[in-house]
Amino acid sequence: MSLLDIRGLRKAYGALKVTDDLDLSVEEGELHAIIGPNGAGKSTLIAQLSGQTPSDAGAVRFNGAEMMGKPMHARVRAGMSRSFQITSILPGFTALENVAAAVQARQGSSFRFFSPVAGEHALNEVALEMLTRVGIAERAFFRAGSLSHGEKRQLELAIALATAPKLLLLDEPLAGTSGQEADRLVEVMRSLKGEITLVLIEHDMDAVFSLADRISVLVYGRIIATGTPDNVRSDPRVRAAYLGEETAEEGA
Ligand SMILES: Nc1ncnc2c1ncn2[C@@H]1O[C@H](COP(=O)(O)OP(=O)(O)OP(=O)(O)O)[C@@H](O)[C@H]1O
Repeated sequence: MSLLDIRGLRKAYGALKVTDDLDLSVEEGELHAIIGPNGAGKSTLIAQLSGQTPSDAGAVRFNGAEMMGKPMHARVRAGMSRSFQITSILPGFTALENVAAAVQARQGSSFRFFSPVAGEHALNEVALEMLTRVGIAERAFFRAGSLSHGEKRQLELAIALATAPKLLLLDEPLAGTSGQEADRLVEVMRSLKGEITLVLIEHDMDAVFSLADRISVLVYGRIIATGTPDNVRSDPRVRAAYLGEETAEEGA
């Protein structure tokens, strides 16, 4: 059984069918990238999966449970987290405090057995571990607002990890990052592979093709192909609909 199984998912804005009878399966432990032209419906799909945008129809089975109609917090509690394109950082608080707040939101009641000081210490320890995972432990005591754009993205990732997700939905994590920052984020994503199931929407094709176990191609609200990076690169439907020019240039 797939960790995430989407059947017949739909969302329309007036006459515009943004996701249109969309089927997709994501296997446990894989990094599954979703690519497609601008306006294909990628961000809408992520918003539907996270519960931010209500769906018109379809079924979303996650870890054996139906998620359709469930609010965002219920999906997060079930192990489905979303990061990026959502401003979740409190700029006046330190990086550590930002992550500690997310850890507490998840485990709140388990810390009530500690004294206030010991509880805070335990929380900070877990939060520091998350910051270490994403490579910004040395920024723990910096105000989040003072971090670089790339570091903020790493912090957002640490906040998402603090909810202990089984599945992490990443919506354009590399958008607006510079070369070195992007490289660092790619390595963080690579380090999460196998441990957390990842659904990645990203325009940076080098990153997608180097990271993904499987890629699905979304065009006009439908998945037209799913396969390994090599399969997808050579799929004539994908070349025609989307990658045509890029792959033709590569071959030239
Ligand atoms: N709230 C909304 N109301 C009306 N139309 C919307 C809304 N949200 C998205 N759309 C439209 O749905 C279509 C798909 O948008 P979406 O942002 O999901 O595409 P995308 O594949 O993520 O695009 P991009 O790669 O440019 O980010 C677009 O035509 C967009 O204008």
